[in-house]
Amino acid sequence: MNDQTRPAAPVDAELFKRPWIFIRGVPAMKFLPPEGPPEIAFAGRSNVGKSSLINGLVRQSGLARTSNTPGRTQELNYFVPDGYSGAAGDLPPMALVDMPGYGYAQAPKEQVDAWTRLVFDYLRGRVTLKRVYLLIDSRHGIKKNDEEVLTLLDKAAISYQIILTKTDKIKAAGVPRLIEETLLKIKKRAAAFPVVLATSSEKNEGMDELREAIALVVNGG
Ligand SMILES: Nc1nc2c(ncn2[C@@H]2O[C@H](COP(=O)(O)OP(=O)(O)OP(=O)(O)O)[C@@H](O)[C@H]2O)c(=O)[nH]1
Ligand SMILES: [Mg+2]
Repeated sequence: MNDQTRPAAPVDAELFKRPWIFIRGVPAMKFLPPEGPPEIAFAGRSNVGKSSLINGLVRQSGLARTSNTPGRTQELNYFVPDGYSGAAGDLPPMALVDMPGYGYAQAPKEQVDAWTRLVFDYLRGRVTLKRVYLLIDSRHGIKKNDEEVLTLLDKAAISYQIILTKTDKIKAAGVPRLIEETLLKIKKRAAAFPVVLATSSEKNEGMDELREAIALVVNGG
């Protein structure tokens, strides 16, 4: 360890109380930062609530841009805790990666193809990607294009966990049943972490469980 090197902050739920910053938007694989800190990515259909969930996690409502209109996030957006120069020896302890959504048919085909390629290439090929959170809208459940992403992750042996979003939009009594149904659907999938998280960014629910789950993954648990 030289003078410029300091140990990274431990990754625990406290890390999410610190300010987080946007460091880079990646429109294509060649613009990815060098592989360094562990990355946790948020994937899912357009409008499922990926960017809102990241804001909820770090308690900063305007950090990741959100929108009512699907197709808001168009690059792989990197967020890290503030206070690290990014130089060797002073890297942040982890990064959160907000991804463009898939399955948005209204955008021009070329754009949709480019996003889809970027999402799939990143998921398949990123060595420092430690876990993918695959977001599923509580009202819609797992769709065909979600299944394709799950299959890709199983084949690439990338650990993933399902997060149900927008639970405030369904009856509270329906949530446990939806969790059970979702668990049944992923039971035979090799890379699926066998716990389904239920969240509402709107009502700030499920965030502590998610923070703890992320800390465990980053710490190698
Ligand atoms: N009711 C409710 N609405 C939510 C929740 N999370 C997100 N939304 C709304 O859903 C819409 C889409 O949210 P985003 O976070 O932009 O979704 P996204 O998955 O990042 O979308 P793209 O970047 O377009 O793929 C916005 O209008 C949000 O306010 C939630 O927990 N409850
Ligand atoms: Mg988004």
